[in-house]
Amino acid sequence: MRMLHHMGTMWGMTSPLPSSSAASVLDLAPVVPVVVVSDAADAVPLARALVAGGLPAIEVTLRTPAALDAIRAIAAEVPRALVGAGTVITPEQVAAGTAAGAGFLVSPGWTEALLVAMRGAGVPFLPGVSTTSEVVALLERGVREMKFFPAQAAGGTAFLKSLAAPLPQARFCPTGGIGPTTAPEYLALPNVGCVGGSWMVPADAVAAGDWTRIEELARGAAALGGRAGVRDAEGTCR
Ligand SMILES: O=C(O)C(=O)C[C@H](O)[C@H](O)COP(=O)(O)O
Repeated sequence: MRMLHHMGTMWGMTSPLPSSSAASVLDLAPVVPVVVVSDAADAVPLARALVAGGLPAIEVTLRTPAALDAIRAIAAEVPRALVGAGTVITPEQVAAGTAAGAGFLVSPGWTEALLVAMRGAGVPFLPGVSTTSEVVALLERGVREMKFFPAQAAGGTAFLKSLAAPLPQARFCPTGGIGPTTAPEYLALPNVGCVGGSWMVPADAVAAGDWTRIEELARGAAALGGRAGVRDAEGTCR
C-alpha cells in the first residue's frame, strides 16, 4: 500500500502535461478544516486555534473577498500551519492562491484548463470528482488523488467502497456534509487519505471570535484520525 501510495503521488507520470513532484495533500493531516473567512483579521487567530487543536493543514475557501488576504496572513504569521486555497475553480485563482502563499490547492470539480493550471502550480492539488467517469478521466490523465465532493450527497462511504475494487489506485479526500460522527467511517476506508469539513469552524464561533471553542472542536477532529487508525508509525496515510 505504501508503494501504491507513493506511485499515487507521482502525478503526471503518464501525462504530457507538466507535473508536480510535491507531496500529497492526502498526507498532510487526517482532517482538513474548510474555512470561510469574511474578515481577514480573523485569519491568524483562527489558524492558530486550529493548529493548537492539532489541525495544521487549513483550506481557506476563495469564496470571500478576504480569502487571499487571509491566506497571505496565515502563510506569513502562522509558521506551523500549512494553508491552502479551496474553491479554486479557475486558472486565475490557481495563480492568485499560490501567489498569496497557498501550499496546496483544492477544487470542488475540475476542467482541463484547471488541471493544467494546477499541475503547473508546483504545489499539491486535489481536483474534485463526484462520478466514476470523472475518476477514470483523472486516472487517464495521471491524477490519482482527488477530492470527493459533495461526499454525503454523492453517495458517501458506500460510493467510495464500491470504487475500491475496480479503481484501487484512486485515493480520495471526501468533503461535503461530513461531521464528527461520519468522519471515522470515511477515514477507515483504504481509499481515503483524509476528510475535509467545516464542522470545527462554526460560523457563529468565528463571528464571536471564540477561538477557544474552535481549538476544542479542532482537538476533537484531530483525534478522529487517530481513532480510525489510518496512519502508520511515520504518520503516513495507508
Ligand atoms: O468550497 C469548496 O470548494 C467546496 O467544495 C465546498 C466545501 O468542501 C464544503 O463547503 C465543506 O463544508 P461542509 O460540507 O460544511 O463540511
